[in-house]
Formats: sequence, C-alpha cells, structure tokens
Amino acid sequence: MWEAPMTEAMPKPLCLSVKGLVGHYGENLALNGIDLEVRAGEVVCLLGRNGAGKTTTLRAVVGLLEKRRGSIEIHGQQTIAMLPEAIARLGVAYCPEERGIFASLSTEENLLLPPVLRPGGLSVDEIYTLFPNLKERRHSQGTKLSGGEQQMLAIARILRTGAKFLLLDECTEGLAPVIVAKIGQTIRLLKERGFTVLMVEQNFRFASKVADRFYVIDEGVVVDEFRREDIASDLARIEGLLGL
Ligand SMILES: Nc1ncnc2c1ncn2[C@@H]1O[C@H](COP(=O)(O)OP(=O)(O)OP(=O)(O)O)[C@@H](O)[C@H]1O
Repeated sequence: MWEAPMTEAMPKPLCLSVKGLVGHYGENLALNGIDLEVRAGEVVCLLGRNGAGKTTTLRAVVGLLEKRRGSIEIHGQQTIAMLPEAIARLGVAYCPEERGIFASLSTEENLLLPPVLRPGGLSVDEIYTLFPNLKERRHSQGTKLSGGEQQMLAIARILRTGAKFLLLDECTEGLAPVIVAKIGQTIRLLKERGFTVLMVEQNFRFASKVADRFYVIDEGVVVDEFRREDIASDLARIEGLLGL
C-alpha cells in the first residue's frame, strides 16, 4: 500500500499531552487547569515565579501528586488515575530538585539503584563514557561528591532505566557556571540521542540555550508560551512575564 512520505513539516508524535490539569495539596489548589504538550525529541521548559506550580506539574505527570484531575496522556495513554510505578513503565523518569542521592551508598551503587523498567536503557559503561567524572568517582560515597557530580549522577542513573522521557527539576540550582554549561551539553547530547526532556528551570539564561520551547506558569495555569527562536525579538515582554 502506498504511504505518504515523511516530510519535515510533519509534527513528531506527542509524548505528553496535558489538558485541564488541576492539582491539590490537601485543601490548597496548586494547579488550576494546566494545558501543555511535549513532542517526541523536544526539550521543553517550564518557567515561572516561585510557587507558580512548575514542580507540582512534574509531580503530577509522574503520578506523585495524589490529588490530581483532568487529562494527562503519555504516548497517547491516559495516566491520570495510574500509580507512579505504572507511569514509570511507560518510559518516564523524574529527577527531583533534591536529587535523592543516597549518602551511605557509593556512586556506582547509587547508579545501579533504580530498576531497569524497559529495554533500551544505557549500560553502565555507556553512562561512564558520557560522564567520565562519575567513573573516576565510582567508589566514592554519595555525600563526598560535589553538587555538580551529584546532579550528573541523578541524571545518569535515570538513563539506565530505559526511560526516554526525562523530567528534570531545577537541575542547575546552586551549581557553578562551568558545571551548568556541562549540564547544558549533557541535555543537548541526550536530545541528539533521541531523548525527550521536560524541565523546570529558574535560570532563564541557561534554559534559553537548551530548550526548544517554553511555557510560563503562573498561579497554576499556563499564561504564555514561546519558542527559542522567538526570544530575541520578544525579549522585553518575556523578561517582564518572568519578572527578570
Ligand atoms: N508539599 C506541599 N504541601 C503543600 N503545599 C505545597 C507543597 N508543595 C508545594 N506547595 C504549594 O503549591 C504551590 C505550587 O508549588 P510548586 O512547588 O509547584 O511551585 P514551583 O513553581 O515549582 O516553585 P519553586 O520554584 O519555588 O519550586 C505553591 O503555592 C506551594 O506553596
């Protein structure tokens, strides 16, 4: 049967589609109807002031926010009522702001901790090729690692699980500019290798170099969106929105 050829104009398949997402912490409304999309292979960034609802959005996508309603489709599958374990098996991994490195375990033990949930994950050797620092420090205890090494480890270990859709929460927070640049290189490399990334970032300068598209969240709703190529011509308005 004849099939239409793939053209550049054809959009990539949807990795994530969020519609009317409402989320609560107890009685407190944190998300008030979030709508957003992430396509396969994109790097998408959530921006916004403190307390806007960015982290809560990531937590809702991976099923960690218990009180959530609306629609969250991952690779076309409705996940709003699914448990975190089942969502993880769809190939989604979350790297939280606090990184979650176990102090009493070595770098390598931390690396081997998350279970492999799908085929296609990176091997330990591939991870060490990507992060030579971690190889050098593989026998060091988690707490002996620098902040940058801990962040690299937190990203590296989710690459083993087979997840191809990565949710990164403030992965540059508190890190020196040289390490921030390294994390930028890592995210670009992951994109080249076919990973999809949804990230939360306070550091707009950094995000504007790595992300393809942006959503601005305020008081639990998306109030604006733009593409990286729009930034130069629309900088004053964007900085105003972000309170920069
Ligand atoms: N564990 C929690 N319990 C109760 N309320 C919470 C909790 N975590 C966040 N909130 C509230 O939910 C709202 C959204 O918070 P969220 O952490 O998603 O914001 P954010 O945009 O990620 O901001 P930040 O950059 O400060 O992390 C805020 O009003 C916050 O106070």
